[in-house]
Amino acid sequence: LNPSRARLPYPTPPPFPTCCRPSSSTYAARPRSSPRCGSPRLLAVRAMASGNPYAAELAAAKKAVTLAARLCQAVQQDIVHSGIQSKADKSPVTVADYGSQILVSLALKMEVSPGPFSLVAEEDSEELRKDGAEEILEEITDLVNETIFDTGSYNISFTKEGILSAIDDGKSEGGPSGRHWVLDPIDGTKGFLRGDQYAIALALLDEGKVVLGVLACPNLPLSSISNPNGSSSGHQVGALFSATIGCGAEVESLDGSPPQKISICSIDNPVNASFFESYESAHSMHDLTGSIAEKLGVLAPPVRIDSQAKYGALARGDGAIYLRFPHKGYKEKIWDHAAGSIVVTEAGGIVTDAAGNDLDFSKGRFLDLDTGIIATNKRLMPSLLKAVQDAIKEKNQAASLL
Ligand SMILES: Nc1ncnc2c1ncn2[C@@H]1O[C@H](COP(=O)(O)O)[C@@H](O)[C@H]1OP(=O)(O)O
Ligand SMILES: [Mg+2]
Ligand SMILES: [Mg+2]
Ligand SMILES: [Mg+2]
Repeated sequence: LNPSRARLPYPTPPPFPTCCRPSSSTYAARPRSSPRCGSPRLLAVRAMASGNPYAAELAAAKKAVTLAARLCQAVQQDIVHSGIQSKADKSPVTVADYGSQILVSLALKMEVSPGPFSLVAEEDSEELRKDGAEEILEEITDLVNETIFDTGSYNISFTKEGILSAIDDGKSEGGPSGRHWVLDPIDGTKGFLRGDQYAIALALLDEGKVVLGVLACPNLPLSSISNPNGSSSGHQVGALFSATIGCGAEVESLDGSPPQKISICSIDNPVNASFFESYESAHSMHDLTGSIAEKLGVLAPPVRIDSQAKYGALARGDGAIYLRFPHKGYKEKIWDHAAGSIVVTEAGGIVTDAAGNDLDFSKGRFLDLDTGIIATNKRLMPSLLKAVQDAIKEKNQAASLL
């Protein structure tokens, strides 16, 4: 981080002993400003008025990812100086992944009515509790406190112990009963480090089903990326996608323009289709996706972008298909697809595994699926599924000959 960010430019309020929960008198203080959603009581009233049973949770989720996006944007600007930890699986994790997770957890706890709180999130505090991690822990603490202060979100400050404990709020196992928030604090960390696309992806599971999802994509243009010259919203960057079950999907700017309904493209001829896939060939088999596209008759080259921004772009019709085929042995996590998949399905699309089965988010932290995830509109899905199955069979036959 930029050294100027390492020290707080304001007097630090008294630390709270364990986690983010301050003493009861301070906790009673409401957010100083609440640009998106207002108090939980107001949210509940709005929820009843809108007929959306999850309206309060949706507003809280939008506020949470918008706050986290502010932190991520600040860190991405300073990225060359920021700390990068390597996790046990060798994937990168930055101060922003941790900071984002803490802010989302904080905002949800502050905005959603009291009751059981369960969060299934990607990061945990294990690496930060090791010897040698003191400096990065201090950086995260400063970064989180500074973002809370700068945005005027809450009258709260974290201690280092509070930071560790807040990260571990995300250790829930999820499952088929009750409500669970599902969070990827930075989806597409490699894109984030490159200065490219990433998303803060947050969903809510209720009785094992995804009922709500929000995707903050700070680097995604607000208008279509398939037609960069013909946009009405100019060059505005930063898109917030959202969807609630049965209520459709929307996009709005990250700085608060009114939401607009979105829908998936209606293309039925694959010749006119384009497809999204991972930028990283280590995340998805580009040879297999190329063969699927060829069998289907897609002419356009793949559009490679990082993160669940692909689901958002697909949902608003920037492209027609999303293909994801991780290498053998990779286990998909629920936080990599929960928010994105509801944005696509509520925009009128379908998301399945390679065998055509719906994704099942009720099995804990992982998805138990037949290799590969595909998404498209209802018209293209039957021919896409056939192309997928033919391409997989061909790849397996070729492998068995080796
Ligand atoms: N080896 C891997 N194979 C597939 N996906 C991976 C792998 N390592 C990390 N990921 C996750 O894939 C997603 C990014 O996919 P894409 O390449 O399509 O952007 C991210 O969720 C990323 O995790 P993370 O959230 O840590 O960035
Ligand atoms: Mg990661
Ligand atoms: Mg991810
Ligand atoms: Mg992540």
